[in-house]
Amino acid sequence: MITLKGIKKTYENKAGRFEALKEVNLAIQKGEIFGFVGYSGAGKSTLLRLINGLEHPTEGTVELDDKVLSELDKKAIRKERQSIGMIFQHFNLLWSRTVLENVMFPLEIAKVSKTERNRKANELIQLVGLAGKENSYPAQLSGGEKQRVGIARALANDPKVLLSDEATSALDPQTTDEVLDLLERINRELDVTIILITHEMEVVRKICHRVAVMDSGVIVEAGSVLDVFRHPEHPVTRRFVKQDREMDTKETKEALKELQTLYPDGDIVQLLFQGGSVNVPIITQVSRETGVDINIIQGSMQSTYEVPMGTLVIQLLGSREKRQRALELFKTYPIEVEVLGHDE
Ligand SMILES: Nc1ncnc2c1ncn2[C@@H]1O[C@H](COP(=O)(O)OP(=O)(O)OP(=O)(O)O)[C@@H](O)[C@H]1O
Repeated sequence: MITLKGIKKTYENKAGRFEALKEVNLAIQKGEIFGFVGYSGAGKSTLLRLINGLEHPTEGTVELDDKVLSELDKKAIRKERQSIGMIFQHFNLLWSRTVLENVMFPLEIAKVSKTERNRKANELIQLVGLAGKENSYPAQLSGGEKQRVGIARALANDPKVLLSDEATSALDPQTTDEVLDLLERINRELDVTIILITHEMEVVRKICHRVAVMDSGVIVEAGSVLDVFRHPEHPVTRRFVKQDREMDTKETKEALKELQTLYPDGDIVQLLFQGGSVNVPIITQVSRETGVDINIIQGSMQSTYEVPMGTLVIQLLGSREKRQRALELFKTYPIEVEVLGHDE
């Protein structure tokens, strides 16, 4: 549905030339929730501006369905841009207009009749869960509510694609989850393709189907969210995944050090479970069959679009031989096993 072919974007100003995008090739399918993740300056916003036709690539093409955006005249681009909705980190609402008037605004621009504008805007306000707030002003709303207005407004022209530029970055964790749930429902029920850019891997894990990791103007890794989380290859991806698993937090490191002092003869092992493997009583089976004692240090569950993922950090206690057998036995189950520390 959206094809990026050989995209390069170079900015030139007094300070010189800057290659914001170096070579981007990608195809995003209709109905997908596709995430771009990367640190500040990676080129995510630049890419989004090319996809919505605000800017054109220096080289390469952006195709929306079968149309090459940069080959269209201004009028045709305006028309295409109506099929792309956009939501922003700081909502970009009109502060002197009510919720209803904000949602009606793109319909006014599209010269839709007043009756139809009213009908459509009210329908969208219902959809995003803001019924009763039609006459409120943005300043009277919470961050989550403001973003819901942004989403309703972005959907006013029945877009095929919704672009989200860090739309949850200014929200607290619970409100983030609520907005992500809403985006997922919009994708499912209205069949809107969603492209989101974020620096939060958690957002990608929760709702995206596929992800591209960006660094210094290139895509360094792309694939299904589950694959990328299971086998992050590039160092930048590893950093994002690790951040999300909270395995490099100070507390965990301190806890590991403390446990290694307390149980100098033990192995500290991290198990990563996915989907069905969570149903098997693996810990009990391994302990019973090998005679090792198992301490559970830390456990967490994370949801993804496909299946839940669980992380368990355990300590194996017993003779070296028994622990070795236990590790081998763990590896026969459909889980990932990583030894984080041992007594040698
Ligand atoms: N109009 C411009 N002129 C010159 N340089 C630009 C311009 N727009 C972006 N850049 C540069 O291109 C690089 C990529 O910027 P971009 O905003 O796409 O990154 P990003 O991944 O979205 O990061 P952030 O989350 O901080 O916005 C940055 O180094 C930025 O300074």
